[in-house]
Amino acid sequence: MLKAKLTKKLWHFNLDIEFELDAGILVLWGHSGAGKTTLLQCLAGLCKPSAGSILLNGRTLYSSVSRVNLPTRLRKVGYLFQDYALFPHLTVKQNVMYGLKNSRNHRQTKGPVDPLGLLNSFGVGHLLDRYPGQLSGGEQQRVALVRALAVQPELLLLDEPFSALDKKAKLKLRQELKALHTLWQIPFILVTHDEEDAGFMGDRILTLNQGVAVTGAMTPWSQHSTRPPATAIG
Ligand SMILES: Nc1ncnc2c1ncn2[C@@H]1O[C@H](COP(=O)(O)OP(=O)(O)OP(=O)(O)O)[C@@H](O)[C@H]1O
Repeated sequence: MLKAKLTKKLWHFNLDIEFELDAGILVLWGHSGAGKTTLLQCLAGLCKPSAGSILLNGRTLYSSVSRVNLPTRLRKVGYLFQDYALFPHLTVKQNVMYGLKNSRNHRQTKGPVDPLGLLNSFGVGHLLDRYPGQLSGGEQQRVALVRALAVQPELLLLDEPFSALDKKAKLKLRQELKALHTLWQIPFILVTHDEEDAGFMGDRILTLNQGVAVTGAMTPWSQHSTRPPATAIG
């Protein structure tokens, strides 16, 4: 369970949001500049909110009152970026192991996650010694996903993960992420501008408009009378 209540003040922009999320897939929707990436970055510890609190399964990741601000590597939050964000000078294996080395989780537990097994199950186990520049976009995104999963995240953030992929690679990754969600049962937050991706992936939707959640409560996707309005697409 994720509980977030936070504000983030930037130059001409204020994010002000409160929401709870169980183990479903939440689609984060809104115009370009609405604050979607800012919200994900606050959850992941890549930027610090101005005030508020973030709790993940009862652990405080951030609290302005008790002055807690866990670094990213201790948060157990996986982040999949639009542009993969792999280290170009490291091999596939080194990219995945880099995330693990930085994770406290790796030192503390011997969990069921085997990164090499994960690479195999996502069809990229044979690419261990290749560099990101020697991989297709779909392969790079799979490696980035394995890197995010290797630390056994309790929350997975997906920031437009399909937008750099061709249609075939996107459909395959979409299916795999759905299957992964069923298996792992952790909350996912998906940022997308694509109605079809949102409809396929999402259980619930949260629409941001200029930093504020305009829908109020989150609504199961199936209960939406209409698809998100075209004007909401950035
Ligand atoms: N470092 C920063 N300093 C000041 N303003 C920023 C900074 N980063 C983002 N912003 C502003 O915050 C607002 C929200 O940006 P954000 O990237 O979160 O939007 P978004 O909804 O993810 O947009 P997109 O769909 O285009 O990726 C924008 O107005 C942006 O210009």
